[in-house]
Amino acid sequence: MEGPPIAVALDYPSSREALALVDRVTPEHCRLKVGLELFSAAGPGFVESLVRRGFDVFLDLKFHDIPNTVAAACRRAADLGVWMLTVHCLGGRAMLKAARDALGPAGRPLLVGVTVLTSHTAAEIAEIGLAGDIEGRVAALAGLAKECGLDGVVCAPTEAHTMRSRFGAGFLLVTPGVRPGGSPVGDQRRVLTPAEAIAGGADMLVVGRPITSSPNPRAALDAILREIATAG
Ligand SMILES: O=c1ccn([C@@H]2O[C@H](COP(=O)(O)O)[C@@H](O)[C@H]2O)c(=O)[nH]1
Repeated sequence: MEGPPIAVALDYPSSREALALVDRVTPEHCRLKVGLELFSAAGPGFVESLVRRGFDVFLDLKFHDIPNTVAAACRRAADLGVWMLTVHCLGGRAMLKAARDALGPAGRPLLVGVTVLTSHTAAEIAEIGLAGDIEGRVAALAGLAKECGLDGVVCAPTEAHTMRSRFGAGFLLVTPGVRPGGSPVGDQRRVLTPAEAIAGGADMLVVGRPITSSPNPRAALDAILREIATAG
């Protein structure tokens, strides 16, 4: 994938706090991910303002609803000019196909499917009725996403190597659950370091708190970029 291999998760309560970081980075350094918190606080206008600044914006709202609703939401997200967006694979085949059809052939925005959240453990997925081991579930959902024409999936870095072997080059692997050595894991459960994630075959690392909670977010981002420059 061309361009910087990190999307910084702008998980902030307001545009003001997000902009304090955005003002210190450039589109050559990183992509920017807008998720549920910032989108709920700052809205589509803020997303458009990031696009106008030249950033590739990854809109991570994990759409999961009936096919007609998800298709319409994908169209509205595309209208914002975002670079990538997420739907949840658990929405099923009809919903995934509707999302693909709404956006047209693979291209822009890239459409990726969330498989099993990186915060989940085997016990948790069993509790919500997903049978089998996590890697098996991720592989099954990624296979469904591929059949439905999605550009790739979100999975944990711990699964990247297996997904890359199974689905080959060209199927995007986007991995949150990335923690530089010594960083608190927080609520993430299936984690690897940035270098390990890239070596495993991840195309795009999503990194939030290790950067946003740092006293010097720009230095934290630069350190991760240096780490992955030597991996692969
Ligand atoms: O399975 C998933 C899907 C999405 N995310 C999102 O990525 C970031 C990770 O932030 P950290 O602070 O680095 O943990 C966050 O915005 C999540 O909503 C994920 O973690 N896992």
